[in-house]
Amino acid sequence: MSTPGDFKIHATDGEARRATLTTAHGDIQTPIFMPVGTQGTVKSLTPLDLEEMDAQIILGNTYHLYLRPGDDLVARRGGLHKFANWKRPILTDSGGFQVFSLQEIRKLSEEGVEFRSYIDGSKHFFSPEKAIDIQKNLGSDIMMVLDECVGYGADKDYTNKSLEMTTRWAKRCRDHYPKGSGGQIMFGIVQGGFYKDLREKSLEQLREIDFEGFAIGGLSVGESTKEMYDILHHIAPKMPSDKPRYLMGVGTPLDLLEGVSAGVDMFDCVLPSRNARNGTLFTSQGKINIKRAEFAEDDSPLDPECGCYTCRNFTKAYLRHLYMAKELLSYRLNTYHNLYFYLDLMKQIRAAIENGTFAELKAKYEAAYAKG
Ligand SMILES: CNc1nc2c(CC[C@H]3O[C@@H](OC)[C@@H]4OC(C)(C)O[C@@H]43)c3nc(N)[nH]c(=O)c3cc2[nH]1
Ligand SMILES: [Zn+2]
Repeated sequence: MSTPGDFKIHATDGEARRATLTTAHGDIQTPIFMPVGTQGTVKSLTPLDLEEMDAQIILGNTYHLYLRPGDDLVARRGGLHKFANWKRPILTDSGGFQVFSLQEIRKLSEEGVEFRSYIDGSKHFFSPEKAIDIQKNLGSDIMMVLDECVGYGADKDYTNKSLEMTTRWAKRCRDHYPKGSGGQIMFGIVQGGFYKDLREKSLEQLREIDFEGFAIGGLSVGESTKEMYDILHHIAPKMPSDKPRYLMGVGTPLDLLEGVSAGVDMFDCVLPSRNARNGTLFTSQGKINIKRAEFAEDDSPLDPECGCYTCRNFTKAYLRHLYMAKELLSYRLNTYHNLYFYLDLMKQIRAAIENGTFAELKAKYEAAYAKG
C-alpha cells in the first residue's frame, strides 16, 4: 500500500530522474509540468480537455482562492477537487509569492504578512499557520509553506535575514500540520536569492524539517537565464535525492530541459497559457507568432509533429483569423495546443531518461529553440 509522499526513482540519466510521486488523488509520473489553474481553473480549458492531454496535476492558489470565493466556502462544497470537478492531484502555492509580488501595500513581521485584497482593498493577514489552514480547507494534495520570495537584486544581508525567517515559518507550517496527520503532503521552499552560500544555508536549515518534498523558490524573478541556471545547477543536485524537487514558476521549454538536467522533477509556469493569449505558440520547430501575415493563407497545421486537437483540426490560416478577430475560440485552441506541447515535451523527457537518450533530446530542442 503506497502512502502520500512516497517517491520512487525508476531510472536516472546523469542528474535527470524518472520517478513516481504518490498523492492522495493518485500517482504522478515525473519529470512533470503542472498547468497553472490559479483560481481553480486552467483558463479556457475544461477538466475533460486536461484529462485528454493527460495533465496529471494542476496548480491552485491560496491567495486568490482565499480572497475569492473564500477557502471556507470551498471547504463547505467539499474542497477544491469536488468544487472544480478535478479528480486528479492538486498542488496549491501558499500565496507568499503573490503577496510579495502583487502587493505594494503590505506589512511583513515575524508573525506573518499583512496585505490588502486586490479585489476590494480590504485588509488581511497571513501567518504561516493561516496559509496552511487555507490549504487544508482547499484539500490540495501538495501544500507549500508560507515563504518570502525576495526580489531580484536584494542585498545579501536582507536575503540572509529573510531566509532565516522563511525557515522559522517553514517550521511553524510543519508543526501546524505534522507529517502523516492527513492525506496532504507539504513541501519546504529553498530561498537564498542569488548567493550560493545562502542557498546552501537555506537548504541545510530546511532539510532538518521533515518535508515530503522541497521546492526551489526565488527564481524566475527577473534574473537572466544564465543567473537562473547558475543557481539551479548549484543547489538542485544538493537537495535530498530521495524526495521530489520542484522549481517554482519555471519556465520555457529550454528551462524545463535544463531543470531536468540539474535533477529537478516538477515545474509550473504561466507561460504556455499566458503566451496563448498573445498568439505565441510553441512548436517542435521553435516558437511562432500566429498573428504574422505570412500565415494568412497557410493551410498547414500549427505543428505537423503535434497530435493535439488544434493541430489535427485547424490550419494556421484559421487560427490567425481567430486571433485577429479576437474570438474566444482563439484563446481556447491556442491554450490547448501550448499546454499539450508542454505536457508532450515532459512525456518525451520521461521516455528519454528511461532509455538513456536525454542528452540527445535536449540537444534537439536547443537547436530548434536556439533563436530564442
Ligand atoms: C513566475 N516566477 C515565479 N513564480 C514563483 C512562485 C509562484 C508560483 C505560483 O505563482 C504563479 O506563477 C506566477 C503560479 O500560479 C499559481 C497557481 C498562483 O501558483 C504558481 C513562487 N511561490 C512561492 N511560494 N515562493 C517562491 O519563491 C516563488 C518563486 C516564483 N517565481
Ligand atoms: Zn498542437
